[in-house]
Amino acid sequence: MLSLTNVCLARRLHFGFVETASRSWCAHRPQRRHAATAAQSKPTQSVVEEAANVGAELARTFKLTDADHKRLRFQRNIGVSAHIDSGKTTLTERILFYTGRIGAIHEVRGRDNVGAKMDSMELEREKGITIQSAATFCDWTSVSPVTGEQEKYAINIIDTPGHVDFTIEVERALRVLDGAILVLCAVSGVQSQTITVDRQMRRYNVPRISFINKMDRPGANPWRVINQIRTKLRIPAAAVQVPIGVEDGLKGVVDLVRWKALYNQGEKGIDIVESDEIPAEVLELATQKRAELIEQIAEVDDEVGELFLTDQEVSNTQLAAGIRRATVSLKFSPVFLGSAVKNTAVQPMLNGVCAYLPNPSEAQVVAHDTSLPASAPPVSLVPAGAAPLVALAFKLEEGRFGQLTYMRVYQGSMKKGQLIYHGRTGKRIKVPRLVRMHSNEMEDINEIGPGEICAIFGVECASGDTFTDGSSTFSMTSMFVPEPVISLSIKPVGQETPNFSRALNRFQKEDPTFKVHVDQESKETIISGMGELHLEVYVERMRREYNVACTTGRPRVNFRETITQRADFAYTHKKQSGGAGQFARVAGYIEPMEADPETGKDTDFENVVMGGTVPSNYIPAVEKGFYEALQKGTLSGNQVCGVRMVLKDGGFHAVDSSELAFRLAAIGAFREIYKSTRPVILEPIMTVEVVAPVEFQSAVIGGLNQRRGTIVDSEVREDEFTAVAEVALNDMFGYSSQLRGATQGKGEFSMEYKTHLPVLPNVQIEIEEAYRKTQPQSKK
Ligand SMILES: Nc1nc2c(ncn2[C@@H]2O[C@H](COP(=O)(O)OP(=O)(O)OP(=O)(O)O)[C@@H](O)[C@H]2O)c(=O)[nH]1
Repeated sequence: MLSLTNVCLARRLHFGFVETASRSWCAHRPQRRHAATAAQSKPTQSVVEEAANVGAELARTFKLTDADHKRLRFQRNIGVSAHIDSGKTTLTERILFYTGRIGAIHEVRGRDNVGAKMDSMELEREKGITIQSAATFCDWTSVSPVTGEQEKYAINIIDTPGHVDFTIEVERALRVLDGAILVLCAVSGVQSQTITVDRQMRRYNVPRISFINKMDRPGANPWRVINQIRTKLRIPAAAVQVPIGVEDGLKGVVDLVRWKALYNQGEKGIDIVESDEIPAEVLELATQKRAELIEQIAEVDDEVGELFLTDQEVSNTQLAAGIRRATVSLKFSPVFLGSAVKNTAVQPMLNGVCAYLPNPSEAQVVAHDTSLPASAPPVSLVPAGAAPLVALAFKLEEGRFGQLTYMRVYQGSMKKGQLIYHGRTGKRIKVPRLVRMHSNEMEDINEIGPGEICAIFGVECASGDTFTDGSSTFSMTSMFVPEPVISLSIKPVGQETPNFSRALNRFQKEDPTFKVHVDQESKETIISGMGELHLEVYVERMRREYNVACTTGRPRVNFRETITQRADFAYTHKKQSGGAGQFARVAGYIEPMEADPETGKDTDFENVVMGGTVPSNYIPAVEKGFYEALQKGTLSGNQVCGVRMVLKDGGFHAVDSSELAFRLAAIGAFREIYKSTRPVILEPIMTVEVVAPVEFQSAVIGGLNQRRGTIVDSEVREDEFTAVAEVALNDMFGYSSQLRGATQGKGEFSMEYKTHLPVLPNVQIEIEEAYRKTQPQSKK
């Protein structure tokens, strides 16, 4: 597991800007795509220096003005992430209500049938789950724990789905956020999906505060949850509040930093009443927990550490400043408590967002200069309003008024009517309409500055694309996109209409974890995604939004293939009889490759040809052939992963060589030596977490064992237990009805992709045989 203190300098985004002769940020041209080469990890000294110069010049030219500082200081971009059903949407609904964004609170699956504001999709409201992350903007006047003054903040909140099938939405949100609220249930504590979102937050270095929700539930135990945060998530954490009253009697919290008792009063707890008097029944606990908080901060913050070691009093303002420094530098997570549904202690948590989470200028954002070799280290961007515009399209949505593109501006400003450039294609676009999103409603604005999030209309792009003002070009990489694990065939009922492919195209553009292809053998359209629910939601959206009812085949697991050892190749592709000839020779090796922990990329092509034995204009064709060969492994016809091809040598013919010949040579070389790499078939392994009443424990464990699951963790609480197991996805079909039967409908489970592992040898033989039978030569 990554250490939180090991904060890598490179922050979440990688851009690049094209260097012009004078570095005047003025040449507009499409981005140069870096070839994926292994050389990326080995920059030369001069490349390192060049990148450093670019960064230094950018910082020198565009200094933050007082106006920049003022705006950034009171800006927060935060996400709300958690395990499914922890209360993220309920919490966000309160935040919107208290910040005056909505006039009334509607519950998720509430009796009024309105549904929560952030669950704007009809399906979300019906199912009571969040499918798409929604962005919303609100203002909040917070009391600073450092100065005691009131300060007005502008906050962008992204409510993200908890269900693992929609994990890409969480990735997308974290990539553009500066801080997050990690919501935990006071009874269930750290759950499997909490660990997943924690991993995602680490991947993008997002500081977080924790909110232990559901403090009103019987069995709520925040201290056990804090312990789990420390041990299971390995983040130094301590409460910054203690609860006043327990379970049903929860009345408010003691703010351990400002040393005040806080109570919610008025309708829906709208007013926060502060008192200097700490109730007698919690005074001892509060004193002890404040001491614990200071001790924890002293371990991760030098200034508080110094006071602590020299036995000096740590003042409230020193403590607040220490918590802020430790949180922003990812060394600590302050823990807030409350109950969203009972409208208790949500506002103090919101004050914590303003007090302890970073503003956009504190998040280090880096860029790759694409005019330098791909190995060049990234360069820090400057969040100055006057700097050249850099904006990232992080989410697309087909709205009532056409395509809506969510953007985060990192540098410079964007105005309505301004011309912006699409980094990848170089296309020029006029910003027709600029809006701030409030779930599915919007507010027109004329300009947005660095650190802000907005949405624009009428822009053709894919999610992850970069936009500039034309004075520089940028390229973004490395959003972690997991490979789909499950597929099913889909067919419209009756005649196929253009809406069928229109819908599939749009869904693919919006969601990189949703893929569509036509199976060459069966000619069926196959959709692939992250789970049954993920695909079910798209099938349902086809019907509702595109009026295309579909039938689907049985869900199938996405197997993959990989190699286990290196093999050398030397292959000649030759066709010289009749017509134009073809000649290409390639030599080198293929070897196993581990996935990049940041991007998930696990295939690579490296060119180390010396002396032009393969002319440079044919290298991209060899690379293309290699990636084409990976599409279909010869064992089972599934995608091959975890492979690097290194091209060392080759040969060409002045007349007969062509791109086609080199592409076919790469495919031929790969197929010829594939068997000597001892390839294996991999299957997706899932982490399955089951929560059920204790009396069903043995039935649940028995059921998981029956499915060849390995129990990796279990915990028994007062009346319920949690079991965590690793089970092959192929063995999980029909589990929900089995669990329902075994627990009288009282058990719940969540499942998320963990890894791909080799199938058992006998299963491999079966899959290989079945595949061989479908191949043309074996049919003869
Ligand atoms: N007892 C109690 N229940 C709560 C609290 N907050 C939320 N809930 C309930 O927990 C359930 C899930 O709440 P949601 O807000 O939909 O949770 P979520 O995390 O947004 O769910 P997904 O988006 O589907 O992951 C709902 O039935 C809520 O009413 C709380 O503070 N106390």
